[in-house]
Amino acid sequence: MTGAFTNQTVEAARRALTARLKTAAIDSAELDARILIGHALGLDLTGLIAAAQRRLTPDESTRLEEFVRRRLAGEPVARILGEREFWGLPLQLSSATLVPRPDTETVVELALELLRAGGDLNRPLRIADLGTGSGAIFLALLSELPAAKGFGTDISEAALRIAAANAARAGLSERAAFIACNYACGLSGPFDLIVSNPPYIRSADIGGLAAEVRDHDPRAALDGGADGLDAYRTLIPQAAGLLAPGAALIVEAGEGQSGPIQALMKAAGLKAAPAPKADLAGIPRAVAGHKMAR
Ligand SMILES: C[S@@+](CC[C@H](N)C(=O)[O-])C[C@H]1O[C@@H](n2cnc3c(N)ncnc32)[C@H](O)[C@@H]1O
Repeated sequence: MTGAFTNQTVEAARRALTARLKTAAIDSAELDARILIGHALGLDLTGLIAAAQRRLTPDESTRLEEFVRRRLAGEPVARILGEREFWGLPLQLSSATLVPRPDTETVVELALELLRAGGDLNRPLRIADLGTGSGAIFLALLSELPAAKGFGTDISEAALRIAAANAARAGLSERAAFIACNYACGLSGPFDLIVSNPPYIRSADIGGLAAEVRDHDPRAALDGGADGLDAYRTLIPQAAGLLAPGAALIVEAGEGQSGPIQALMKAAGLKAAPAPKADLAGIPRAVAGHKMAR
């Protein structure tokens, strides 16, 4: 079978594809078209520019048609590619893992700021990431903290297999262990840092999410219970019992959740400080609580 893009130049295929995605009201049509053509041809953006006038083979056209079909059916580009970059690390994804979001880098930024305030980033540190998914936050931190070691936990063994593969790809396996458990339930302290981006969407709101999220991110990565705070109620007291004196728990918060999360931290004996760190949209995104020094 000859695909619709066969014999078109790369440039013409890019324009035709952009138009098809725009017709389907996909906001990021131009970017998506470039990424999908690059993926079908095995070229990065520079390679695509250099190859603008070369013609697509039947195989490339068929591959591209399949990617377009999936995109038009609402599948996010990251899922079609099977990977997403986070903190500069290419992370493999599967149906068991959330696509890591840029907002979550706020948690990494705050963690590094707080650790830097407490001393040299090269010191040996023991860290944990609860609900690690693809390993995004955990591996980003290990990549910045050369003597840190720790644990990524998740309720999903399938997600942990992906996280372990991502650790291997980043050359971080020797410092990363993965445990299937209910947040911190399988861990023993003390830790110098605990981070978590748990599920925090109110159950009743899940049906109204964009189809790309609702139909493609795993439910276990989204559903935070009736008020969205179930996971925090479990993991904050667990983490409070595992932190070293002076160490911090940093969690990602959904919009409007930073106040209730700080209240849960206070109830668990943590001191909420500093003020939550906002993401690029100005939403308080990373919330920290410190274990009081003895
Ligand atoms: C919002 S996703 C975050 C994934 C990753 N940390 C990130 O930031 O991209 C939440 C993760 O928590 C995991 N999870 C859900 N319930 C859990 C539980 N009871 N114990 C441990 N992990 C859980 C999900 O499987 C999912 O991987």
